[in-house]
Amino acid sequence: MSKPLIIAIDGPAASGKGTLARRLAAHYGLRHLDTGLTYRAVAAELLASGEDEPDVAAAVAAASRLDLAAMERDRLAAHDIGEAASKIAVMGELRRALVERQRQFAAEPPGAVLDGRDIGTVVCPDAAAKLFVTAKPEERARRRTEELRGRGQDVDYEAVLEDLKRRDARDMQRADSPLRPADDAHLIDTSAMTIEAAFRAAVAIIDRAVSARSEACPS
Ligand SMILES: Nc1ncnc2c1ncn2[C@@H]1O[C@H](COP(=O)(O)OP(=O)(O)OP(=O)(O)O)[C@@H](O)[C@H]1O
Ligand SMILES: Nc1ccn([C@@H]2O[C@H](COP(=O)(O)O)[C@@H](O)[C@H]2O)c(=O)n1
Repeated sequence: MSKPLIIAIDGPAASGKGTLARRLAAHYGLRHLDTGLTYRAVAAELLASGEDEPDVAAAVAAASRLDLAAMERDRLAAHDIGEAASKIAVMGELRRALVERQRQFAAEPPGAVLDGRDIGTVVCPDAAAKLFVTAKPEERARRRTEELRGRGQDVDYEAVLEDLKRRDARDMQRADSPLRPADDAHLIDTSAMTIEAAFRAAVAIIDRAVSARSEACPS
């Protein structure tokens, strides 16, 4: 049986990694996991419990109950859930519980595309191809504002920009699994790229990485 094909995609908030990951999964016939939703689902459960201070034990328990197939992207997209997710994402014990679930998902044949903050560095360091997707904060905020307004949310561009910057700083500065490109990741800056152009650039990188890998280790 051939080894599962794993594609790792990381990047800051609203850089377009999820959009790219979904298209790549469809293109290569792989499953897709938005790992941000795993943090959001845990955060949503803690918010619903009404506790003021997030509790590590409660977060780990919520992670162990998590049904990856039942995470609702639309419900979890809410702004306050994203903010709460980035606060609990500093908890090392919670990260270990979620990383375990994410690795199990990735290991199932035929493989998967995972997107998040630490996929290439921590979750799947042996992925066949690693992308680090980024874009200027102003462009990311413009896209996110448009997206949230399209979902009927009344949001202000400046507030969205400030939130993105704050969340990026928290994700880059945390001690455990900070957001950073893996040493062997390929950078894609989508600031001036359409979704289609970003997809084509990613496919070219992945096809090269996969064929270099199969030449190095023929099955
Ligand atoms: N290259 C692009 N050009 C224009 N818009 C884009 C591009 N890529 C993604 N978008 C749009 O930007 C928004 C954010 O994209 P997406 O949700 O894929 O980002 P993300 O990095 O997965 O965000 P998050 O980390 O918050 O989940 C979406 O509305 C998406 O349609
Ligand atoms: N691999 C990951 C994925 C996400 N996070 C944290 O969750 C927050 C929400 O993620 P989105 O991708 O849905 O925006 C994010 O700000 C991170 O703090 C993570 O730590 N690791």
